[in-house]
Amino acid sequence: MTVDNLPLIELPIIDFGPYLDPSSTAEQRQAVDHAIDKACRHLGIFYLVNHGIPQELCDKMSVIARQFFSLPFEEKRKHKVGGEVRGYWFTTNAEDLSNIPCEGIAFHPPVNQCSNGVAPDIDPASPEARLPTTHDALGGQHSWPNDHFRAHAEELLSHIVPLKVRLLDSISNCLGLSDASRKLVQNTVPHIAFNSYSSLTKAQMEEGVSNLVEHTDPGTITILTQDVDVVALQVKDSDGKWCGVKPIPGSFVVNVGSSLNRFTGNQYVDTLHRVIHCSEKSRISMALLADPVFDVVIEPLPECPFKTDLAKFVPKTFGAFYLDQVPEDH
Ligand SMILES: O=C(O)CCC(=O)C(=O)O
Ligand SMILES: [Fe+2]
Repeated sequence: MTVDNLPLIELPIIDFGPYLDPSSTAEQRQAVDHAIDKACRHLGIFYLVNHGIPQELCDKMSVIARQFFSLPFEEKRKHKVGGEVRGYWFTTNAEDLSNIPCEGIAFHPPVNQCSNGVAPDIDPASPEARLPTTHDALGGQHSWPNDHFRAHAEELLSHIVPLKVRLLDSISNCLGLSDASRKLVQNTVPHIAFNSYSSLTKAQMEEGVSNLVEHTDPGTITILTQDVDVVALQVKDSDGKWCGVKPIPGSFVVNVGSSLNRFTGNQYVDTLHRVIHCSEKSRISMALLADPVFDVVIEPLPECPFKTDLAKFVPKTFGAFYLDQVPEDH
């Protein structure tokens, strides 16, 4: 299917205003929680408006990210940091380095991502050595393109992280979670990722190539902002048909990741999505991914009875789960 005749999906547009307005009532806030819960159970994805993140900050960050991605490949590659899941990356099948279908730069906070905050003793030859656990390899060093980029990304993070906390609180309210379960769901490391997509050629489109192949996000929730002038993100509707997610100016797209799907015993849908971009102008998206810490065991919470066969939920730490989902050559 070409993007020209791609159907568009109608997703719920959830107004988060009552959470920002001190005069809102408990009922108004509960209505927001319920709308989020309903969307998470249906397709696991919704638009969030009135979220309180300054639009100028998102716009500025998008301009700064675009400047970075327009640098020569060799310059960008300087920001590749050791492993595969942080720093600069690009699609490994890119043959023409002047036209990479998808590239990105990602930052994990400079903290250890295990509950005790102490770097585990990892054998460099073990699979776990791929996890970004040691702080000298994390976003605080070497991978920031420049101070300007860093200052804006950190400012954006300082706004989005509280939003993530509020969203996970709303979800926890609806699921009726105990304090212990809430803590587990909230115990996430915010990871900010900037993605850039260039247009696929007609031949690539016909071959069914995607800029970003279909996947679910491994974490709890993802909060995404995308360029407004092009439809490139796609999700499946309830009939399993790929549909475009039309950008709504000023909105975020929020989707459920596989950890939250598991925590909820499959009650919340981890949204399968992909990106197909075919427009002259490169597309930028920015995502805040809320990943559990690596040693948390991802399994259904006591409050969330199984809604599926048990086999799908072999308990695993998030670290093991993450490594299963992220290909070695990502
Ligand atoms: O660029 C997009 O619209 C989606 C990005 C995405 O799926 C991701 O970063 O995991
Ligand atoms: Fe994704």
